Amino acid sequence: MTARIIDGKALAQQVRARIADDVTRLKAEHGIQPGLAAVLVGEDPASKVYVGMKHRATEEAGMLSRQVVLPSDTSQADLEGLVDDLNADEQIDGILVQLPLPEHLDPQPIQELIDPGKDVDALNPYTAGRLAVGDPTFLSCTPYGVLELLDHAGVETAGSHVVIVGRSNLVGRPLSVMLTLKGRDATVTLAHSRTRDLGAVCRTADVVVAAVGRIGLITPDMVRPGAVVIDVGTNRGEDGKLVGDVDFEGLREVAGAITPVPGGVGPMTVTMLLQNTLEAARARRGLPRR
Ligand SMILES: Nc1nc(=O)c2c([nH]1)NC[C@@H]1CN(c3ccc(C(=O)N[C@@H](CCC(=O)O)C(=O)O)cc3)C=[N+]21
Repeated sequence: MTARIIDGKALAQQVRARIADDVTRLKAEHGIQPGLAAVLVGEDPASKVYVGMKHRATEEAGMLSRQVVLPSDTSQADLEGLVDDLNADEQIDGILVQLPLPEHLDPQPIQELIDPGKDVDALNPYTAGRLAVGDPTFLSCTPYGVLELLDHAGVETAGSHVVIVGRSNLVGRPLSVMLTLKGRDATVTLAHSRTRDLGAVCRTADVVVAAVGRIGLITPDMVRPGAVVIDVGTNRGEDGKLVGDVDFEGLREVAGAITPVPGGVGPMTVTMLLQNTLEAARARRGLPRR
């Protein structure tokens, strides 16, 4: 078996072109330009790259992009003050505080402070709760991108068994909820570092999603031949290259379809951030979300 490669870069281009069209129409018909504020605290090089990519993509979609870069010794009160200002700023529809924050800052109160109407990163507990009760506002960008990739690849999740490895608030946990909603109808196993015999659990899956952040976590013996493998990992190898959580070369011979890293989930994460910002701009003005 040679796996079909699910091309996230191509899908991202397609979806971003549609978003740019929607933005053009929103401007022409309603005089609205959606605006995204991305907040970066400190000098983490990977975070700088990500925020830079988000900035470029936002501008390319015709949206307003505001980048706020704060020194690494910024206080909790100053960061919360900035979020207050962005909440009140009429030009800003979406607010994203890039993670991880420096050690001395607590992300939880900051995420709770973000206006739920502008919570395009979907990390406010209100937003997470709305998803959990089956009435989502914003979907977290990475899991939202995974859903789009599965749809694009023609993977039917209804009735199938999806094993998600990794229980983070950013990816694993919200994805597990999304896949069990009506309409998705998957049976989900949320595996994590304390899961006994991860290989045996993964082998029961129709779809394996790896979202841990460990190189080589998913090996060919852990995947049933023909299963779909989604690699959410973004790790830096010793050579500085971006690598996922999945043994891609090994799994190519086993999986039915697989996402590469780079060029898989990553480009869709940024794309769904744009989608959420567009939805926020519409919803904040009482327009139907799409
Ligand atoms: N508040 C917050 N929200 C996030 O959504 C968030 C975050 N913090 N912190 C870090 C993670 C990571 N993340 C990625 C986004 C795009 C790519 C991406 O586009 N990757 C490209 C290549 C990038 C490269 O070459 O370095 C690809 O996979 O093809 C990857 C990873 C968002 N995150």
